[in-house]
Amino acid sequence: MAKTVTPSGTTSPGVLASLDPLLREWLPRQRWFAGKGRPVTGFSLVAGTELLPSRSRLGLYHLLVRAHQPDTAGDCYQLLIGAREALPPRLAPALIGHVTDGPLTGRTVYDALYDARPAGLLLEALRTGARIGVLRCERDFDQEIRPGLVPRLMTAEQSNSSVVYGDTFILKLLRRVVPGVNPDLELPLALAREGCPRVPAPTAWMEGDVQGETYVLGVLQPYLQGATDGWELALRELAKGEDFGAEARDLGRATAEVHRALARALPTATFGHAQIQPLVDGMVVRLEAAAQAVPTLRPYAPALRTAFTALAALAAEGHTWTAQRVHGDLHLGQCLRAPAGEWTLIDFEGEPARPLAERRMPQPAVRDVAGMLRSFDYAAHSADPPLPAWAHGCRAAFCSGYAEVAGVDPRTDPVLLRAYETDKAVYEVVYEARHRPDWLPVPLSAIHRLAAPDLP
Ligand SMILES: Nc1ncnc2c1ncn2[C@@H]1O[C@H](COP(=O)(O)OP(=O)(O)O)[C@@H](O)[C@H]1O
Ligand SMILES: O=P(O)(O)O[C@H]1O[C@H](CO)[C@@H](O[C@H]2O[C@H](CO)[C@@H](O)[C@H](O)[C@H]2O)[C@H](O)[C@H]1O
Repeated sequence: MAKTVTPSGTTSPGVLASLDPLLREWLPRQRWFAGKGRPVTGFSLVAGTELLPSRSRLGLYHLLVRAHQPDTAGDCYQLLIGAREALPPRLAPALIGHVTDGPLTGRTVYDALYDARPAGLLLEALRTGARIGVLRCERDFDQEIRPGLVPRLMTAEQSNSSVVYGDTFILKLLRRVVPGVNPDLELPLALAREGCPRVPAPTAWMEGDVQGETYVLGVLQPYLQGATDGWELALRELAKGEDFGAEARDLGRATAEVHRALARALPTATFGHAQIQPLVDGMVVRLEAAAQAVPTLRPYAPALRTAFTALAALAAEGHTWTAQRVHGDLHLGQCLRAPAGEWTLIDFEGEPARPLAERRMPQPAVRDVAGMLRSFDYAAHSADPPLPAWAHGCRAAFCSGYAEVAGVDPRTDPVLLRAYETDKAVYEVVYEARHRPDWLPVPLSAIHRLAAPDLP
């Protein structure tokens, strides 16, 4: 089914002008669109590549498009646009609209990731290491990619878009893209070089070279068939009233294995007062912004701030910490458990809203531990009634497992742990207020506890 990709060339800005009114409606409705709440006032073409000519039955464009919005520079999005005379019913969910102006007049355009042929062409480009327009595909030739694997777009709630090929590979196409080294490719490649089996090794990847800058656009990796994510698994065990201690302990071990491999593979640093103070300043600024945005947080702010100032005080006394590359956004949903029981960590993008340079900085590894501890708390507090003892058991088991491999128990540094947990809980309050207001009580219950750490 997949055909060899033939380079067609650069797409003219006229194509984007044709799409403009339709994209203004469609783009803000996409789950992965990061600029919700502000109107899109226009687009500019960062790069465009015609993958199949518009004159053919199926026209296909790869576009990097900057969406202009008031008060921002505007984010750049990766789009794969198909153009047909009419859409078959199976592609109805992919519809963008009917073009009435410009070079695509009369055509129906749609998100081509839903379509087997364009998705197949992407795999073929990755398999053959194709270069088409600004697009450059690279691959690990030690891993075999069979041609013609059947694609299916994943329907899970996610920040990007993923296509599974024949239950063998999964391609994550990054949607909001920025130039520079992307940790979602950088860290799995570094871990693969270290021989760390806890992270799927990238099989192939697609980059865009645009005006002297490189954008990571997609990463293909082995698909872990039959794996269940940690969040689903935790909720399932909770519903059955079952203990999750053994799984949490294994997860702690897996996390420490990944941390150890990252510390071997990439530079580490020692953090003293000079590095901790700006980190603490960032936490304080985020707390203040969160208290502005979510009024229920305000009464807790002074007590929460003590978690941060205590860390700064420890640093001022001369305490130092080891910093290294970390996952940066670790929670149960980023952990997949294979049917045989072993855990794998995915999605090393970090918090997408933070600048790339910040996401790539070495940090104390406890940051990831704090993310996981928050996640156990989330699971326990989304049960009805909440089961804090269940979370307590998981948190302890995770830390014990972590200590077995890392040689250091995160609980022996309670000031650092509390600061990172508080920072994460504050982030979650804002996240839930914006995305899932019904969930706000979950991080708020943690805020209540973190603001009064000495209460039982
Ligand atoms: N290697 C893999 N094997 C099986 N499923 C995967 C794999 N990688 C990701 N997934 C599934 O795809 C979902 C989205 O992947 P993720 O990397 O978290 O994307 P996003 O950054 O868009 O959230 C995950 O929650 C998981 O269910
Ligand atoms: O999925 P993303 O990596 O984009 O992360 C965002 O969404 C998460 C929810 O889907 C959110 O995670 C929070 O809720 C989880 C349960 O749904 C819980 O396991 C996490 O611990 C909690 O932080 C995450 O914060 C947000 O960045």
